[in-house]
Amino acid sequence: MTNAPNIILVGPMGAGKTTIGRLLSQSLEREFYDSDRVIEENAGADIPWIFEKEGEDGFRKRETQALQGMLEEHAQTPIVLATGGGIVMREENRQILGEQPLVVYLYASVAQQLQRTAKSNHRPLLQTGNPRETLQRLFDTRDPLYRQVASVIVETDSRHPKNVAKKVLDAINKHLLEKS
Ligand SMILES: Nc1ncnc2c1ncn2[C@@H]1O[C@H](COP(=O)(O)OP(=O)(O)OP(=O)(O)O)[C@@H](O)[C@H]1O
Ligand SMILES: O=C(O)C1=C[C@@H](O)[C@@H](O)[C@H](O)C1
Ligand SMILES: [Mg+2]
Repeated sequence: MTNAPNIILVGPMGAGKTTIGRLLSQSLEREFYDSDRVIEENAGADIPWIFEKEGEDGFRKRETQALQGMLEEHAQTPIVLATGGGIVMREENRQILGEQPLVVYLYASVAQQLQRTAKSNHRPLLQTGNPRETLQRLFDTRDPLYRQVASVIVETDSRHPKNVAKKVLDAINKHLLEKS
């Protein structure tokens, strides 16, 4: 597992990509990156500000740059990378992700996404009158795209983060064994 390739987590807001990514990086002793944080660091501004000033399109351009930059920078040493929920929206990103050997789709139902995102107001796309409807609409569009780029799918509903991280490691091991 130490020599396994980059582990890239995709999935909707509230799937736990950031939370599980951190746990995986600790247990594998690898560096952890989160594309949302890298975008904020590169921009010197937070995500709500970027959405307000540059729109979603401006944010998506930054997301592609961050993804490419991180993969180039860490081409020699495998990392754990949590992505933003909308990374699969751009064809260019799907192509980049499709070329990566280990992309994990953290699946969460809309009900669970809603519960997990309710406490934060840092997700501009959910600052609407009806976040449940928004999450459902995003899910309908994005679920097939996550599946398209993923090599492994792990269900996260009603599971403690530590339990999800263990399931991810088991699923990755199984996938790598099947491929070898
Ligand atoms: N398996 C889990 N069980 C319970 N709570 C969880 C679980 N996974 C994540 N959470 C909680 O849900 C919230 C959202 O998790 P997190 O930020 O990791 O999601 P994310 O997939 O990175 O979302 P985003 O796409 O918006 O970055 C956090 O408060 C986190 O503690
Ligand atoms: O699902 C999305 O489109 C987003 C998810 C977050 O991770 C951030 O990348 C941003 O809030 C947009
Ligand atoms: Mg996150």
